[in-house]
Amino acid sequence: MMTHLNKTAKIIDGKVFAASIRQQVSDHVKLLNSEHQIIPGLAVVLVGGDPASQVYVRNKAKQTREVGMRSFEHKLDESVSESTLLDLIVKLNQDPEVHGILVQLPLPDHIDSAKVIDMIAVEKDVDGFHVVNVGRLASGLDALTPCTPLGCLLMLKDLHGDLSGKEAVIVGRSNIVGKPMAQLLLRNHCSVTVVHSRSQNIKEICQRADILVAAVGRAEMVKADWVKAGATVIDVGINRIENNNVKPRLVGDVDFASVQPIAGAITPVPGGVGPMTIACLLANTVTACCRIHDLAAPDGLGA
Ligand SMILES: NC(=O)C1=CN([C@@H]2O[C@H](COP(=O)(O)OP(=O)(O)OC[C@H]3O[C@@H](n4cnc5c(N)ncnc54)[C@H](OP(=O)(O)O)[C@@H]3O)[C@@H](O)[C@H]2O)C=CC1
Ligand SMILES: Nc1nc(=O)c2c([nH]1)NC[C@@H]1CN(c3ccc(C(=O)N[C@@H](CCC(=O)O)C(=O)O)cc3)C=[N+]21
Ligand SMILES: [Mg+2]
Repeated sequence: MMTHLNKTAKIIDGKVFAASIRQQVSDHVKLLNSEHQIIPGLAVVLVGGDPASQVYVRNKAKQTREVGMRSFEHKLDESVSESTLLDLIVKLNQDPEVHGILVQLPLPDHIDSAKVIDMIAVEKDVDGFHVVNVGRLASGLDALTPCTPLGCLLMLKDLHGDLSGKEAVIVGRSNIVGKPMAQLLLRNHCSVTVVHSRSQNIKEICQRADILVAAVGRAEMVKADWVKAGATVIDVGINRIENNNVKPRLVGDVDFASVQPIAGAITPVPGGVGPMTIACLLANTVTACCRIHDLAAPDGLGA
């Protein structure tokens, strides 16, 4: 590692970390195949043609195949009826080649996403969004755990080891990121504060954090004077800054340039949390496959 005279935060390399997780997934897939003739399969359902979602779905499918798993992609028209989508979920639930099901969110307004998620078989819910998995996580039981917070937790544990007693502040309370992140940090013995759009004194609350997780969806909202010196900053945000004709620029929810000199460690956007999310999706698919077949799941890839 390089040392600098002027203090600059360590940049956490999510790409390298994600590659090491994919390697572990790939090793376990080989084992399942050679010892049990099982190939884990992941089905991804995309409704509509949102360009960003199409990129994610393509990346997921490619990486799924690269680790030796089967990938099933289902692209449905924006106007698809809720009942057609629910019928597809039932088919995937029954398909023995499918061990993981992910329905890309958000869904169009005419579809009730809670209804769709709750139709997914609990043991195939690799996003960890089904109420049973949410409840199991909150109750401290084995659960399929949402991929983005799981990726954040794995990076934090790699960096810090034991997280006991750390002050964690999460900006954002969505079901996808903020809430499950809070559960995972609580489970790992942090003191957890969650702030959101109705919170007061957000800046002052953030200043207390040893671990600051930003999952807001507001470009560069977290500024240098929100961050305690030496804090670990995890930037979940993916914001596309449109630029006439030119390729859109991706920025996080953290003002990286100004925060980096203050923080002890920080994740970049792109190349931080995003690649970890996909790696954890693959890990969850192997875990789901092992549980469905009553086999030992890989070590060290859970919460
Ligand atoms: N890297 C990755 O793998 C992933 C990245 N993302 C990105 O992370 C970001 C958050 O995603 P997601 O959780 O789904 O977003 P949501 O829009 O579902 O939730 C945003 C949260 O931020 C809160 N919020 C909004 N504005 C403010 C504000 N001004 N001050 C304080 N809190 C505020 C909202 O509060 P309230 O509840 O009161 O509305 C809400 O709780 C997005 O940029 C998304 O693209 C998401 C998933 C995965
Ligand atoms: N059911 C469901 N599960 C999800 O996990 C889910 C979802 N719906 N809807 C959308 C959000 C967003 N999300 C991302 C995944 C990977 C990157 C990612 O790989 N990002 C790259 C950059 C990719 C790019 O260039 O656009 C990076 O940060 O380096 C980003 C965002 C998962 N989500
Ligand atoms: Mg909806």
